[in-house]
Amino acid sequence: MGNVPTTVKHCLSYEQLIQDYPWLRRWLLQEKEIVPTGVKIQLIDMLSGTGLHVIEATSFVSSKWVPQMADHTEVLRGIQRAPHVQYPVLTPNLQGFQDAVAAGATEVAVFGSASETFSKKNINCSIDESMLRFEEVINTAKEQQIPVRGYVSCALGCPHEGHIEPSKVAEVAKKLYEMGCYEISLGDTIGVGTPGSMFKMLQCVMKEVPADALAVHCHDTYGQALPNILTALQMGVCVVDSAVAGLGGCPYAQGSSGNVSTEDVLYMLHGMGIETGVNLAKVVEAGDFICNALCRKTNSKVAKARGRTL
Ligand SMILES: CC(C)(COP(=O)([O-])OP(=O)([O-])OC[C@H]1O[C@@H](n2cnc3c(N)ncnc32)[C@H](O)[C@@H]1OP(=O)([O-])[O-])[C@@H](O)C(=O)NCCC(=O)NCCSC(=O)C[C@@](C)(O)CC(=O)[O-]
Repeated sequence: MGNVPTTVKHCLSYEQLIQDYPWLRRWLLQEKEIVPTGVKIQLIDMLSGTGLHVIEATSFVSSKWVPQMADHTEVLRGIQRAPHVQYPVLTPNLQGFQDAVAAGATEVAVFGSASETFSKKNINCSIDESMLRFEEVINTAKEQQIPVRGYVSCALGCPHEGHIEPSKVAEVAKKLYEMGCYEISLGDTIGVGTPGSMFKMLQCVMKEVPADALAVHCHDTYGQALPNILTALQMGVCVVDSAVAGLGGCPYAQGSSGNVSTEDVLYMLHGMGIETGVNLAKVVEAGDFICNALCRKTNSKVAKARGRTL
């Protein structure tokens, strides 16, 4: 693994990292109580004012499968869209895509898996069937000039199948990329990855998909998210998904904790001398807001360590 790049060019790519990484949606999915629509909207509006550039706002999925996302249209229509901020949404199929566009979505994301079992549990179809559904979404999106991001879940392990071969992750990532996803986010859905497995998986995926089209999506179940992200940075990946206050997680990945917290990723990058243009204190403030609203404790160590200089 090379040294962490520090030249202006790489720093720019890190800024790209900062601009693209705060994926907000996920902290909602695992909340048992239905979070009021107004709270969701207020949080997104708070994050829109922090200097961040991408906030994944909601999911256009079946409300029977994920009741928490039933207010997707109200959320997307209710937020104050800030200039220079993207608000992508999840769409597992053409129905979701059409509903999302009707609600005003300007970017969508499809979400597949490198695990057959997880694919069935999460989106009720095989990996091959999901590719057919995603192809429909991507082709329709292309006609409407709507960018599509792709996720590969279970990239470092599956809650049902355990180890997942990096070659399988690479195969799914390649298919999504060749179909037209502009970026492929590789999800350590259950947070079991380590810098060693992250290195091996990225080495394999990068044979099929260029590093500048990759993102990493690290849950922090085993406390490995930040070292895994650092490993990815060292290998040229410049986009990282995270969640404010480290809340969230996939409801179909039992036992997985939330994503790495946006606050902790920011703190690490600032410590690496990377100018992000993001106001960490404002992100902490947004995390405080949502944790109070959910009566939850933050998972962010930075937020917990408050009182020292940020
Ligand atoms: C994908 C389906 C819908 C398939 O579910 P299905 O049952 O196979 O779909 P279906 O076509 O048989 O339709 C069943 C019902 O759902 C409706 N339906 C069909 N499509 C939609 C839609 N898009 N939006 C709203 N409703 C929809 C459809 O109209 C029908 O309604 P009914 O006739 O029963 O009243 C279901 O499995 C589903 O909604 N799954 C979503 C699960 C989910 O959101 N998981 C968490 C996402 S986060 C994640 O995956 C991990 C990630 C990305 O964060 C990264 C990581 O950590 O790895």
